Amino acid sequence: EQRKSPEKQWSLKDFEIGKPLGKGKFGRVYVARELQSKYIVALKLIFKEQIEKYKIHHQLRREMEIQTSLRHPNILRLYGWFHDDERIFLILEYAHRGELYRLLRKNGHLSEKQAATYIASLTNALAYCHEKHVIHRDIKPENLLLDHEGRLKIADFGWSVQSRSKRHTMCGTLDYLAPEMVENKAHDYAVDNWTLGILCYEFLYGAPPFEAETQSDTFKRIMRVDLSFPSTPTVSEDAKNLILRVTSGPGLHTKALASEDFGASLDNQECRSCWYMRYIAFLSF
Ligand SMILES: CC(=O)NC[C@@H]1CCN(c2c(Cl)cnc3[nH]c(-c4cn(C)nc4C)nc23)C1
Repeated sequence: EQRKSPEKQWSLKDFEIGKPLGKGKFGRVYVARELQSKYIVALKLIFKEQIEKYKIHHQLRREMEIQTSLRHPNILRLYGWFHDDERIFLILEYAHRGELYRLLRKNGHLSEKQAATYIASLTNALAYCHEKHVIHRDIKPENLLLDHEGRLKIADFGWSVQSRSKRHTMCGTLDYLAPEMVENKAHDYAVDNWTLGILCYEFLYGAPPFEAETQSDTFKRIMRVDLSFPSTPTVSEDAKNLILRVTSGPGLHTKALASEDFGASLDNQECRSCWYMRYIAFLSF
């Protein structure tokens, strides 16, 4: 795309707004075309009154700083932003094939090859985030989009906008949270690793492993890591192994890993976690 000089002041008149893509508590997302370059983007609007009401200035600023600074093929780009009297506009990369969630619901579950491809992309993106000391903490299928080539894009760093494809189970779900998150303990990079295991399970079986009627049952199942594999669809031992290794308690895992060869040379948590992620990526092929 045409590279805008960073001091370019964008405004609504630079864009032609298309159909709405999603809406949520804080605002809406539209397809838009930048008039000069004809470049298609996703324009996310957040109402200033909502920011006041929910007191989320700092979170919004942090999310924008993070997403602007991250450059990775599997992370949705935030190209820039602008505001008018009542709204803030985020100029985001447009993912042409929409939400991975819809593909998953349409097909029921993914093939191992497809699941491995997405898990490897996710792992590389998260390892990149961890190297930049960013923990996403909110990886779930509705935050995963697909570009025109079907390549996975992690969207929405902490800024949930419900898309038009209404999801009934996901909003506020515990399903993807690691034990220390559901216990609201201090957590580190390992929580994103845990989520990879949950997503791998969901890609292969079509539903997350700890799904339950009530949130408190899900909470209990997560804390007990009460994970079992249905007999169908048929899933390889390697894939089950990967899921078990990644969800057998993050802390425990990182220690177990540290005893292995490439753990020994690493001294701090971030590095070990990055290697761990690449290790997962290697395993998931
Ligand atoms: C993570 C997140 O915020 N997801 C929901 C928001 C609504 C659409 N958002 C998009 C964002 Cl932020 C970027 N690209 C998108 N592409 C789509 C989309 C494309 N199709 C064919 N259908 C859809 C839907 N949506 C987006 C984000």
